[in-house]
Amino acid sequence: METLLHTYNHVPGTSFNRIFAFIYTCAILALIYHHFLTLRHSTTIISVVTTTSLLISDVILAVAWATTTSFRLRPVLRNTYPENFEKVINKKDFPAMDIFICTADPYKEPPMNVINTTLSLLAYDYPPEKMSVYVSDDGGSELTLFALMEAAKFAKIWLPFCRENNILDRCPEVYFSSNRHECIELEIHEEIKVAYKNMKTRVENVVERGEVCPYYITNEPQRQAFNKYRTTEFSRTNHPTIIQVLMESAKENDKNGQPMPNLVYVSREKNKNTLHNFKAGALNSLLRVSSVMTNAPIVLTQDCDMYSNDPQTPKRALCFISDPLARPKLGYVQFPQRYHGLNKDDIYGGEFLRLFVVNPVGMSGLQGPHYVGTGCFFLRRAFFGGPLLMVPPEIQELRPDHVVEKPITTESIIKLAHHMARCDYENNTKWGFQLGFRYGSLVEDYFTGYKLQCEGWESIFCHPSRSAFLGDVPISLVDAIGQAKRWAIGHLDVFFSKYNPLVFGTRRMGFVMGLCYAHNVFWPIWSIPIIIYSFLPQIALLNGLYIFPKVSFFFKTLYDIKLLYISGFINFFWLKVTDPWFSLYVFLIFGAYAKDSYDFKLFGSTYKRWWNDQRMWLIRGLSSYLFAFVEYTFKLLGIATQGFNVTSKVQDDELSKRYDQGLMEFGVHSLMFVPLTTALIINLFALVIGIIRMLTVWNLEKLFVQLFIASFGVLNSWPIYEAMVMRRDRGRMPIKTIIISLCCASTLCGGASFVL
Ligand SMILES: O=c1ccn([C@@H]2O[C@H](COP(=O)(O)OP(=O)(O)O[C@H]3O[C@H](CO)[C@@H](O)[C@H](O)[C@H]3O)[C@@H](O)[C@H]2O)c(=O)[nH]1
Ligand SMILES: [Mn+2]
Repeated sequence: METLLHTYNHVPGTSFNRIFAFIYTCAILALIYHHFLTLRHSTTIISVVTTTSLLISDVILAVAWATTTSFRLRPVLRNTYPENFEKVINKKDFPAMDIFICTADPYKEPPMNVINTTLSLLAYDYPPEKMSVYVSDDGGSELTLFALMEAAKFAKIWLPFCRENNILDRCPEVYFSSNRHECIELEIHEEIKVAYKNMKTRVENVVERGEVCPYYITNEPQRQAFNKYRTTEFSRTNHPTIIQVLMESAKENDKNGQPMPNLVYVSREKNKNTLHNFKAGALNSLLRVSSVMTNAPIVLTQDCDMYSNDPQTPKRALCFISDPLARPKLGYVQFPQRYHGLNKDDIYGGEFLRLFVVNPVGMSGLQGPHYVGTGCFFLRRAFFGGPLLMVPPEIQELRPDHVVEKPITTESIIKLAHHMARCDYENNTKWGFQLGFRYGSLVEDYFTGYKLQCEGWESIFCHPSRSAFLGDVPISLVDAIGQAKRWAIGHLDVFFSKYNPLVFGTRRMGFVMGLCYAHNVFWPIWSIPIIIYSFLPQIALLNGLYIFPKVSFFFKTLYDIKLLYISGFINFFWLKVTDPWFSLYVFLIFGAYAKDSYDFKLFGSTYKRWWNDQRMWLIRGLSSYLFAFVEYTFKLLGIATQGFNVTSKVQDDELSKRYDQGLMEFGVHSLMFVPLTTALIINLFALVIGIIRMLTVWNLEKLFVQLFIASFGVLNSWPIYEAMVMRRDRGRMPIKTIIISLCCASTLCGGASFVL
């Protein structure tokens, strides 16, 4: 549906995608048939085992491919026209908006970053009296509270400054470190810059000391607030609820007499014996606290590491939300996660272009994209049951249609808000299951979006050319694969639950949407084919075992065509071409890679980034996904439980420098590096032995595919070989990792030569 506020267009090449999908499906079926044929004719146990392994791998890869293809069947791009918004909707009818920001650890998520995000959102180009920003502090830290108090003071000059000068970069740190301020009066610019610098010094000072020194506490209410953190039993995992209203719209104005938005700090109650459900738990607390305080119909969720990069964003979201024709059952509008500070070729594939852009665009033509945890405008109503049947909350004040009439600092409201953030509040309620953000998976974002869509809510993906939000990326390999491991564990939670998208999702949302959601939960399963293809062909090659079809060169086929006239079609097809299955392999491998790289290019990325991305896919298969499996099994057995390990956002200068140079960072030993390094050693070894064998025996025909896989492995891992042997900087691979991996590689090869 197109209106004054938004339009859409189909992504070019969709018809080609569909034809290609059909041909590729036939090719996959032929391959599976081939494996079955080989299996039937297998005479030795070894051959049965290798063929079965290849069969399992290829079936999993086929499912992965099918789920990827589901995003290519009806991709849609949408445009918004926020400049028309005020023409269509009267300013006084703009809906109120509650903005949630989550932070969890002042040492991994520096308070200075948190307040930069907060300020960028407070400065939205939206009526301030309609906005309330709630910051959830799961770290329970006075450092974060102090930073936010400072931000509240600074906001009073920052907001009018942005408005008057029509600033685009409303995240102060970004604004002051860029040089896009030519047309701003120098004196005013300098004045604000000094205020920002002073604030930064104070906040960083306090963080460095680890406490707010008395010197910075200037009045009694502040003293009382900080005293709450200073009881003997207070710790981040054990403390009462702390709620501080830092700015109250009804009472505070900026220097021009414009009202300020509300700013509320919330640190929910924590208790060592209660489950807190990580971020989903924090967001549910905020949902309830905000319900009793402001209860805005629109809720934006935001991670503290993602600042706003475009002040028009709320209006863009409202272009859809305020238009009843856009989607009748609209539950949320999702903006993509985009990042600042990626190195040129994005060595860790941190952009996650497929996850955050290509796939949501693909779901746009269906019921809409998944929720990615940040940059998402929800209709509050979506958290209270499906569009047709509301699930009522326990008390009247939590209903999405409840109107708050009292100011947020009224005693009764504050008291109720404290009650809402208690850690036992959710006992015997439907929170986390039928109400609010959903529990049960470490990827609460994916799971919540999925459950909402299963209930019948639809969503919209809004991808403007200027990114709406920009976030931090992990800049070391261990952080990157650690993050992917957490996600993979979360996906396994869903895979092995009764909500598996292939079963539950396809029934609730239709086959293609179910497949789209299944794509993510298959991530960890991909480790199976990746591991098999990283070790099996190479070890087989080392032992002179050839497990793939023989090469059939094209010129040989041409030659055979001449024979066609002599010996007849059947004879040609079955007898003369060396092995037609070889051509099938060529088509499957190159077809998948070519399509994938084309998609990357289509969405504005580069071939180099694509190359790094596919490498990371293989690395994750050998580290994150594999370890996710192991840890998930431990969890099932009750040996250990996984927490939400917050990704570090602290910038180490030396590390950042290496990252900017595009070097892969290993640095300290991690068990997660071992399977990867072992695979690299075996691949290199197989390549060398393969070449020697090729030159001495000259039987390229048989070993070609295995040699190709080993050389692909070696070529792909070049930066890691560099980190192993050639680099001398602190980010090189630790000797310990290399030695352990060498031991593993020799044990594997030795063991195999014994068996084969
Ligand atoms: O107990 C917790 C743990 C985390 N967080 C917050 O959750 C956010 C995301 O954490 P981060 O360490 O940055 O994880 P990422 O892997 O970068 O986050 C991605 O993946 C998460 C799911 O694993 C989603 O929640 C995020 O929105 C998505 O950006 C941050 O704001 C944290 O402060 C909490 O509030 N409480
Ligand atoms: Mn993050």
